Amino acid sequence: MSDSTAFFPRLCARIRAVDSILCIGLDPHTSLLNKTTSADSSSLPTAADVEAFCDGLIDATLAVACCYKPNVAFFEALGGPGLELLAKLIAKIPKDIPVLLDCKRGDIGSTAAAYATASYHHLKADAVTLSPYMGTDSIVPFIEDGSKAAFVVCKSSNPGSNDLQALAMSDGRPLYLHVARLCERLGRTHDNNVGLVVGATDCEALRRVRSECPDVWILAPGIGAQGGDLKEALTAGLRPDGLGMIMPVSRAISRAEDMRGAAEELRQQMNAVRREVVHGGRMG
Ligand SMILES: O=C(O)c1cc(=O)[nH]c(=O)n1[C@@H]1O[C@H](COP(=O)(O)O)[C@@H](O)[C@H]1O
Repeated sequence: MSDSTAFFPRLCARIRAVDSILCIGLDPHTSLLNKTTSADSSSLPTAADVEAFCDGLIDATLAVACCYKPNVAFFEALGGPGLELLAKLIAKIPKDIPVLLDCKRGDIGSTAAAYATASYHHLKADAVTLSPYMGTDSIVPFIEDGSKAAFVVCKSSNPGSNDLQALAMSDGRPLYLHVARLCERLGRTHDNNVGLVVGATDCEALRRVRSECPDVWILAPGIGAQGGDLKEALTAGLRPDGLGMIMPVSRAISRAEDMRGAAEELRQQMNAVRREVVHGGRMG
């Protein structure tokens, strides 16, 4: 797989082009739509309301987005028209900006193959988020095409993540580190196209995953509405080259009066930490 078509080299090219590791979450919450449309809080949004909101968000963030991450839930909530709209929005995003479909799929291989067709063939996403619970054969259909990639949930950002993901295995290490190792190995036997989701709300997990998997790409949600500490999380999870991590932010941008300004400020905050990590030689 050449660097011009493989997912992570393309993501890297975009990060360098806009000097940004900020991933823009496209999560059209109903409460946000009331800000931009005539819908009142009691009525369900229409696909047109959602499209207007997403168009505005994309327009405001185009210059700083290293990628877009639409969460399929908010589109499925609209029924059939929602999926059509999602495909339409993805088609509007310029080709040099990767689209990561947040769908957290996880099912037996043959069913996973159908999900992969839906994500890549119909929606034309470049990458997906997956749940690891059903093991490697539930992941493989999403990474057989080396131009695509999967970010597998390793340590999620929500409080309930400790219920299972932090359980100690027989070697005393938490389950999420085993997930990290499994995914790293899987990536190596494919096109290095497996990344991990590690929440920015758990910096200890970020540190441990980075130390276990020095090269892996990490998607680290949890900044803004979920209260993660941007500086601490990036310091824990970035590679020494200031890459290897992207931070998706949704509500902290989409709720802002000035979405463009909020996104630019986040980009700058992230870059300040990246510069410290690179110049400070945190990891050598
Ligand atoms: O896979 C994800 O992106 C994800 C994983 C995770 O552990 N936590 C998490 O919040 N997310 C998603 O990231 C987004 C976070 O949104 P904000 O909290 O508004 O920035 C939502 O779409 C979540 O579904």
